[in-house]
Amino acid sequence: MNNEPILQVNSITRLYAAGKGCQEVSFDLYPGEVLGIVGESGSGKSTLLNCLSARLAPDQGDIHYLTRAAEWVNLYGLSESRQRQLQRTEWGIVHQHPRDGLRMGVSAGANIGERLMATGGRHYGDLRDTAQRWMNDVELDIARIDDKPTTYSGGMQQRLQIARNLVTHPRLVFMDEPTGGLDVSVQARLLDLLRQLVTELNLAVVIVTHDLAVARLLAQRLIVMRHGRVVETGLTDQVLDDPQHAYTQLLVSSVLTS
Ligand SMILES: Nc1ncnc2c1ncn2[C@@H]1O[C@H](COP(=O)(O)OP(=O)(O)OP(=O)(O)O)[C@@H](O)[C@H]1O
Repeated sequence: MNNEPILQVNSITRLYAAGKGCQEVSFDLYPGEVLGIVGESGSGKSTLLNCLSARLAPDQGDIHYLTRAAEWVNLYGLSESRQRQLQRTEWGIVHQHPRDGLRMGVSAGANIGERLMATGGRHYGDLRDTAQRWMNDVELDIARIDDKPTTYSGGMQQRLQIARNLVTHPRLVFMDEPTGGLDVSVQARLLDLLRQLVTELNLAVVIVTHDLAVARLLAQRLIVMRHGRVVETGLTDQVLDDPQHAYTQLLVSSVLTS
């Protein structure tokens, strides 16, 4: 792992009401590291993720990001257009529901090619070749490149959303319950694929999940949230095998007994 972080999060707070949102969250994320944010429903995971990915301005605190050009930027000191540019080029955002991350009205190939165009790709043949390669990588049938995502199954849509995000070789990927709405067998294959891609591309990832099995499989480090606050943080195996905080113990034991 690299010595310099890619993301520095300092005391981020965004509250909708007392205990609702996220409060005073701080951590560093390193290149190639997968950080899991876990906690029960309503603990503030998505609020935090939205703040990290420049989609929701925090009330307090700041976030610094190291760009591809090796320049530290203060995320909420940037213009909205620069934030959007980072989202389109240097980052990926994988939503729980593929329809939130795909353009359902255009073909699968266009969904992938469009992201490449945002980073300067222009040649139609190249865009199509790359789209095909990525469909292949995420195990989608390239014969369906001209079909719209509406004709795909939920698992296929999620694979397409992943291809759309990764085609630009992002440095940092935010994932919100990426296997959430899928059947267990589809989930398992998708998790395998994600694990493989994260390693191959040396991605830094922040992944929100309420599923500790998903966290165990993908994340090296965990942040456990409750009522908007971080109650425990540490290496995934340590946190899940030897939880220190009573809430984490409950979270882990409720999985074991369910
Ligand atoms: N736009 C909003 N307006 C008011 N309250 C909100 C808003 N968004 C979230 N909240 C509240 O903030 C709290 C944290 O929500 P958040 O979605 O971040 O939790 P979560 O841990 O991601 O939950 P889930 O796993 O169910 O998505 C919840 O009590 C939620 O009802």
